[in-house]
Amino acid sequence: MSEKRISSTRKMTSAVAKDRVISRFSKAYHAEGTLYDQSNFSPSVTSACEQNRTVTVGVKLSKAVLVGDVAVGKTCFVNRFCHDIFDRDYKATIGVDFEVEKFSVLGVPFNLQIWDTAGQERFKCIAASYYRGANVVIVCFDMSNIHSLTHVQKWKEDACDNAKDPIVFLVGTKKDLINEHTFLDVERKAIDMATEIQAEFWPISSKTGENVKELFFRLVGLTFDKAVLDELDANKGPSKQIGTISISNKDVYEKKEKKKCC
Ligand SMILES: Nc1nc2c(ncn2[C@@H]2O[C@H](COP(=O)(O)OP(=O)(O)OP(=O)(O)O)[C@@H](O)[C@H]2O)c(=O)[nH]1
Repeated sequence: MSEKRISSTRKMTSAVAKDRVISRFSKAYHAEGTLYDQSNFSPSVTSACEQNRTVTVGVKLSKAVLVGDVAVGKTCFVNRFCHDIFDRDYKATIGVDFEVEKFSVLGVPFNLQIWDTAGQERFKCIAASYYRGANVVIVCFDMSNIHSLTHVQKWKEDACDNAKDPIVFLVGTKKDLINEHTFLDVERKAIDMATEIQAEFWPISSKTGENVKELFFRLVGLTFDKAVLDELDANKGPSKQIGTISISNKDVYEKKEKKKCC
């Protein structure tokens, strides 16, 4: 087993890529396997963003944390979405790995921090220190190893302890490795588990890319919607500026390189 490199040479580009523009998001994968019944932006959010387009708009930021057993496929999931690559060789994450993806959501700049934590027990303390303030918790299990599903409750509890009322996803990885019959069985168990831990279930394959983009777009849509609603509520009116960092409609948010800590 080799270990993932501690730093990456990947640079963030300043412009938002065309395929990172979100004006609507998909519904949940399965109506039973979710507690978020929303399938589009709230009208008040759409209208607030519409108004903001002509005035000063700030960058919004959300933090997503991935947790789950060792080798369930967390890094491959992030790499498929962020770089559209898949690596067959296992390289253990050391501590935590970090990505920033830039979006334009309803015309508002939005950055998603993605914290990919190590599943190995020896890194648990380090990884856990990065759970703080998470807006989204993504608990992963391996659909070709049902044993990993039995640990998701503990992962969710640990991650949510220090998070901020997060949106929780339960992600079943490696869908390409199981046949249809096994999939239906695992799907049923995962939906029950999602109900129990109050999460939204998605089956994915990082190898084929199945559901990866749809899931991330929904995640961004839901967390953006929630953040703007919270902000509108705090500002008590839709006429206030949207954004946690005030800048003059300029994409000057600090670019971050992928980092690893150990
Ligand atoms: N066939 C298949 N293999 C996968 C998939 N996702 C991950 N893998 C493989 O599973 C192994 C572990 O993947 P990682 O993404 O490194 O797992 P991880 O959860 O990040 O592991 P830790 O960093 O140790 O916690 C690698 O050999 C991957 O190639 C998938 O969707 N399909």
